[in-house]
Amino acid sequence: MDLKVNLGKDSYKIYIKQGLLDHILEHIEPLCKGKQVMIISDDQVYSHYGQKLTQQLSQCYRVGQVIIPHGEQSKRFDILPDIYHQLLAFHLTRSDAIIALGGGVIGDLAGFVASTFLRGVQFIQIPTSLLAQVDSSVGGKVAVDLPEGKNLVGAFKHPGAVFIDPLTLKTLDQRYINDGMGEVIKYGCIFDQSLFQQLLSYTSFDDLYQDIDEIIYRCVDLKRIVVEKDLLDFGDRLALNFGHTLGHAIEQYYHYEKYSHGEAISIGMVQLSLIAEKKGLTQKGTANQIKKALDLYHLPSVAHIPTEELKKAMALDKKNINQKLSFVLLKEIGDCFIYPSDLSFIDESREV
Ligand SMILES: NC(=O)c1ccc[n+]([C@@H]2O[C@H](COP(=O)([O-])OP(=O)(O)OC[C@H]3O[C@@H](n4cnc5c(N)ncnc54)[C@H](O)[C@@H]3O)[C@@H](O)[C@H]2O)c1
Ligand SMILES: O=C(O)C(=O)C[C@@H](O)[C@H](O)[C@H](O)COP(=O)(O)O
Ligand SMILES: [Zn+2]
Repeated sequence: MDLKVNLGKDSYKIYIKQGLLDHILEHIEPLCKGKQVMIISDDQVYSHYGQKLTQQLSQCYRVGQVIIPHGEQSKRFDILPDIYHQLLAFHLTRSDAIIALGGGVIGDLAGFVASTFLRGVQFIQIPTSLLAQVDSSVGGKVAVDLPEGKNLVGAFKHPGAVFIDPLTLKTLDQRYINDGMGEVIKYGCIFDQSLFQQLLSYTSFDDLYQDIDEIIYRCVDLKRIVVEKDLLDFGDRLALNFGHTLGHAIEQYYHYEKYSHGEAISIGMVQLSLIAEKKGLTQKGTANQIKKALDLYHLPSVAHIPTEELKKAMALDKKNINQKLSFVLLKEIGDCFIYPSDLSFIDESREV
């Protein structure tokens, strides 16, 4: 199953196929014409798939590896100099390529490195977590976190291609399957009521796994459509941020240690919908429907943090346009809209 993101000269293909990682060289070789490639990965992912990728690439390229500790703490601004030093020591040039092998942390970090090192080198995404396969590897947003907030330093860097092998999900911890389902549920909430209903029907991971290729395809296709319409995130694309205004602030509040991204936005989607229901902006019962879906995937829907505590981080949200935040709200499941407001919007609740 292939898709193409149509962005003029920045267009790229997304390949989705079980077992793709076993013969990936034949796809990479026509794209990367340089002599060297640098794989950026984390210790956990590299231990599963690093050798397989390195062995294949070594048939055509001089191959290097930058391996960082796994986890969101590695997606931080001050890790960058060490990575740049490793690229320089390897003598990576502008005609070479960086390959991200990992989850969303690696994709965002390696993509930011690829967009800045030598003012930009070619970049390939091989997403290995569910979250990265359904969301983060597509769309070109790359970033690192600051102590003050998520993704505050970033760029748009389009990959040359995205290679999704759903077989890699077999080694992914259940917590991160659930984490990825947070973003899948988001897609159902904002754009696709039938996807949302479908997600309520699975009784186990094996059951879900039967349909995983189709679910990944559906999410990525929904993302492709809004990204093609509004690449730079000032209009339709903002919808993809449903739950993120609160979610990112919750991640930051706990110094990126307590909640994973998918968990934090799950709380954000429910709590924001509760507030919007109270204001008559969202159909009553919607937050409860979202909570039911999240419960099935063991995702949280409340954090018990005073809303006052989250305001500082929320004020730094990138959806701030002309001093108003663009809150993403649902009319009902499957139908979203942008609601510009200042932070007093969340005063409706004392805690989230
Ligand atoms: N750029 C975007 O559009 C976008 C979209 C959504 C999320 N994000 C970002 O993505 C990040 C979260 O991504 P994530 O949830 O993938 O986190 P992650 O990259 O930390 O991966 C989660 C964990 O799973 C492990 N892992 C990944 N693939 C594996 C596999 N196949 N087998 C075994 N272990 C594996 C990793 O080592 C890590 O411990 C956040 O920083 C978030 O802000 C970005
Ligand atoms: O691609 C987008 O646009 C998204 O909003 C997807 C989100 O799931 C993702 O978490 C993104 O990184 C958030 O973007 P940000 O602009 O709020 O940092
Ligand atoms: Zn997200």
